[in-house]
Amino acid sequence: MKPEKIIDISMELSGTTPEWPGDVPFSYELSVTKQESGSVNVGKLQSSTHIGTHIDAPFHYDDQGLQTHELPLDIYLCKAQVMDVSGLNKINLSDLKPLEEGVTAVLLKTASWKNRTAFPETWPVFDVSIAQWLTDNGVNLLGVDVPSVDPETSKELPMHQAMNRHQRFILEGIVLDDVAEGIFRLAALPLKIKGGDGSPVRAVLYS
Ligand SMILES: N[C@@H](CC(=O)c1ccccc1NC=O)C(=O)O
Ligand SMILES: [Zn+2]
Ligand SMILES: [Zn+2]
Repeated sequence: MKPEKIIDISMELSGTTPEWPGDVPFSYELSVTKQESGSVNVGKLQSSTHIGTHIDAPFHYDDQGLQTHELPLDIYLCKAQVMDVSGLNKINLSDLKPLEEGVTAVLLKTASWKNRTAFPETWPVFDVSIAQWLTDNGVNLLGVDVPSVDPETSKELPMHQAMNRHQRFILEGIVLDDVAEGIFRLAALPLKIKGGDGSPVRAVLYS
């Protein structure tokens, strides 16, 4: 069946995509050109797994956690609800919207990362009680439009750890600037990286 409409909520990956400070930037170049090989261009990638629009495997914050190749795919192919929580420094439980039937991913639109060519100096804090709420409501996946569900300088990673305790999954760096609140199908499948701690994804909303 052909989707009626597809909304791309992914960041573009290039040498100017801002990496986490100190982390390995994204790079793509041809290792062989068509000129050289006589037949094909062949590309070569190097990147942090936590670049642009990406998922965290629990192994990112838990040595015993699931690795990228082990992630259940139904988590990332599901019914999603976009909630507008823009204009807040902290997102509390009371800022969330009533959940619609059958939703298993909540995508929070903070609209705080305007310039995607630079790593943001700051972004809103997500209260850890959200992890419990997701669990109580049968929501498996939390998506955010910022680089991380915890602040840049956090070492304890309270929100990542709360999500892990509740066996909830994390999608980061989505682009929701042009998306209104509503219900969509979501596809954001990770690459099957053996032993991985995460993966960039092509995230789309469709109906
Ligand atoms: N938690 C962030 C990434 C992160 O914290 C990070 C990424 C690369 C290098 C260092 C990092 N954090 C820590 O000191 C994320 O999930 O994308
Ligand atoms: Zn990440
Ligand atoms: Zn993360």
